Amino acid sequence: MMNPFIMPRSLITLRQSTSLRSKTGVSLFNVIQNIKFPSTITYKKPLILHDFVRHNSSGKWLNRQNSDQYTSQAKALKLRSRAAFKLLEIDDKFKLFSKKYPQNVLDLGFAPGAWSQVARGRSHKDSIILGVDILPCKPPRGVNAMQANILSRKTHKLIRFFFSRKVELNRHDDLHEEHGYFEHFQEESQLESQNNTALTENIVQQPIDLIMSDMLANTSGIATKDHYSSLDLCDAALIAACDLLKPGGNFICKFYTGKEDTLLEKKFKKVFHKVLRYKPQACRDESKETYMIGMRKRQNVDKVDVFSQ
Ligand SMILES: C[S@@+](CC[C@H](N)C(=O)[O-])C[C@H]1O[C@@H](n2cnc3c(N)ncnc32)[C@H](O)[C@@H]1O
Repeated sequence: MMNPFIMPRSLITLRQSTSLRSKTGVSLFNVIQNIKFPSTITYKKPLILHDFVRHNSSGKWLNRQNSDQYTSQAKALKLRSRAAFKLLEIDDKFKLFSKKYPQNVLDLGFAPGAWSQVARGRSHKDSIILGVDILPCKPPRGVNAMQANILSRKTHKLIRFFFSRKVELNRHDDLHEEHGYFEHFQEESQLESQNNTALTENIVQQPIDLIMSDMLANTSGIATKDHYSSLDLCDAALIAACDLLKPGGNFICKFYTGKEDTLLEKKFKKVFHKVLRYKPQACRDESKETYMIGMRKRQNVDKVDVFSQ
């Protein structure tokens, strides 16, 4: 009989860039060039004890041990947090990354950066990954980052501009320091409306292949409150999906379960052909977090319709 505590060795490839050049060296964006991917890391999947936990009186202790194993494996592999294993599981199941062609990936709530590391390692070497977080965080190698609030409309515009490669977002860092980076963005918008013929024609309207949102507001411990603040973040991420995701693109979105789950699912169904809920084993059993996966974005999504009940 197979020993339940010995998992077969599972291999993933994590590739690390060895060359990174930030155009300004300032924290807002790191523009990565000449990325090389030489190394392969093999890791042993953490032991999965969940089945055992359910039938054992010392379940809590075992569950904690289980969590610790994810944490220590993450440390050993230089992954920035145990959250990496959640995305690895999600990708094992839904195959969202591809090594065959470059993808544009948006990682919402990317700090401290474990999901971005996984995205970098599991996608094509020419994939572009942008992490957005309200907190300042130096992105992992091969990943671009923006410190911004996803609940702001301007952040959505800035993300579009980043991917459309219309502007070099980093070049006015003095301006950024003095006035905030949106000044720069407004300047570009004005310029665009003045010359809106050639300029706007080239804007990529829906440039992103995959949006991942692992965003989480500070939890209060009050289940209903946490549920609703989580849904606000989901809505903001879903708006980004409506606006920026290519038809056929995919979406991973964390949410705290509660009584409005069905409403969230309904919205997802208006945007995606296939919608599934999935709770990776790496999530703590006691946690209310789970993930909604939207597969294959529909053509011509009507945002107003998505958000009207
Ligand atoms: C659970 S952590 C994400 C972990 C990350 N996926 C990783 O693998 O390292 C949730 C993140 O969401 C970010 N967040 C919360 N509210 C946000 C908002 N309004 N805009 C952008 N990021 C937000 C938090 O700052 C936090 O870093």
